[in-house]
Amino acid sequence: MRNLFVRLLIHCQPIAPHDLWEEFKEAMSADFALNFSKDIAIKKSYREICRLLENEDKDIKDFPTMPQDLSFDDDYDTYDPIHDEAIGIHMRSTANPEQENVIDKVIKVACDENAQNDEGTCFYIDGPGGSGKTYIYKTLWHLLRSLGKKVSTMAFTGIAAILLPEGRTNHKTLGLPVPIYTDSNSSIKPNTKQAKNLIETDVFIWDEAPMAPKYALEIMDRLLRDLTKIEKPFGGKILLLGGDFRQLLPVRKNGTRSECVSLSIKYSNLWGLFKTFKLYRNMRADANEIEFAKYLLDIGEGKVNDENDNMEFPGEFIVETDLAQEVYGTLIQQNRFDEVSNSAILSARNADVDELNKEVVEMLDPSNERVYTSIDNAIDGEALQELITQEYLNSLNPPSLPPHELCLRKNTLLAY
Ligand SMILES: Nc1ncnc2c1ncn2[C@@H]1O[C@H](COP(=O)(O)OP(=O)(O)OP(=O)(O)O)[C@@H](O)[C@H]1O
Repeated sequence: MRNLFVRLLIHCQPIAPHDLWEEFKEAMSADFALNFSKDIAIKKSYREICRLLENEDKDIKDFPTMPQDLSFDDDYDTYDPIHDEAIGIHMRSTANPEQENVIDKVIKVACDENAQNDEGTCFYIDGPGGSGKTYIYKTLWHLLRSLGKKVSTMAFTGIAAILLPEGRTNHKTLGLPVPIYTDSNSSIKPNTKQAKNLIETDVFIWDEAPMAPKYALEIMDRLLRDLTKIEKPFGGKILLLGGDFRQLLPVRKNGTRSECVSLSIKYSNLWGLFKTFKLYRNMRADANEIEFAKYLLDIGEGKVNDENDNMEFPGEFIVETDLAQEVYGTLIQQNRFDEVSNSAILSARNADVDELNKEVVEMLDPSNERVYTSIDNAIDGEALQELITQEYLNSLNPPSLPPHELCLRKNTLLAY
């Protein structure tokens, strides 16, 4: 909802955005309200909206009727150490032994400078999908904050960053340029608010690190050394990277396989500083899915490929009939709507997602169908309106926005 509100602010010029905020601020804070009091949840939600605006080079000051009270800013760092401690301790108590080991090591190093000499300050969690990396980041985030440490969580893509508590992109946190080259530098200047934040941060947590080109890591090292004036790796800050090299590596347009591989953080001179922790258990898999989890891991490690790099799926993985029918048909026919959200179809292409969504909605009762259409027009002058036709705008399907024509029937599941 906050994303939608920000889109409305930026693109729809609402006459009274403050009224919208007042009316929907509780709904927009519902996620924070799970962990914080109503007042703090609303303030955090407001701060988050300011951050989303900043990500798009806008400022809340561009919307003068919205509350401009600076105490909202001061409250950004409002945290409740007792609450953090309770969550952190609970999560730590249910961590598996490998997770416990990482959590304890990072806490020890963050709280004891002598331990930094023994253990170093750079760590990498190597774990396949579902092995509980994010669980570790969240536990550490709560525990470290309860100990008065400042933690910054980040990831190379926005989608990965939103899974982390107060996660931001590496670009935002470190002022990385786009694209990044070997001689690129951060845009963060000394004596700015961003620089101060970095200097004050004790622990950086960086998820999906294998996706980032090694230059990002190198820029971070140079930046933190410059800002802290401490000639130690990353200015002496604790850095916890995590990810899975079996998943996405950095992408270089038209790059050869070896060019892409050599962009990996593993090929950075800094990689030798990182102490690796391995996670093995798939915490996402149910007891009856252990075999499947193992099979997925074997695929990731290339063990299932034949000599030509092809692989054959076991027959039980293949749906020969209609996929949407296979997954949702029986549930919908038997009116088991509360079970529908337990299943999902993943697809690599948005166009296929739209097709599949359409097909599933068409299985539902058509008698109460509603179609919602967007109203699109170019805002910058008449000349532009002629060039950019409404039909063209209607055909665009940008991420984070519903399609131009949204068709809903009763019991349609919506995820935003
Ligand atoms: N120790 C634990 N106790 C209870 N649940 C856990 C534990 N560790 C992980 N989980 C749960 O297992 C699931 C997968 O964990 P998590 O998302 O942390 O894995 P991940 O390694 O970050 O996965 P991915 O690489 O796909 O992002 C989550 O639902 C998480 O809450």
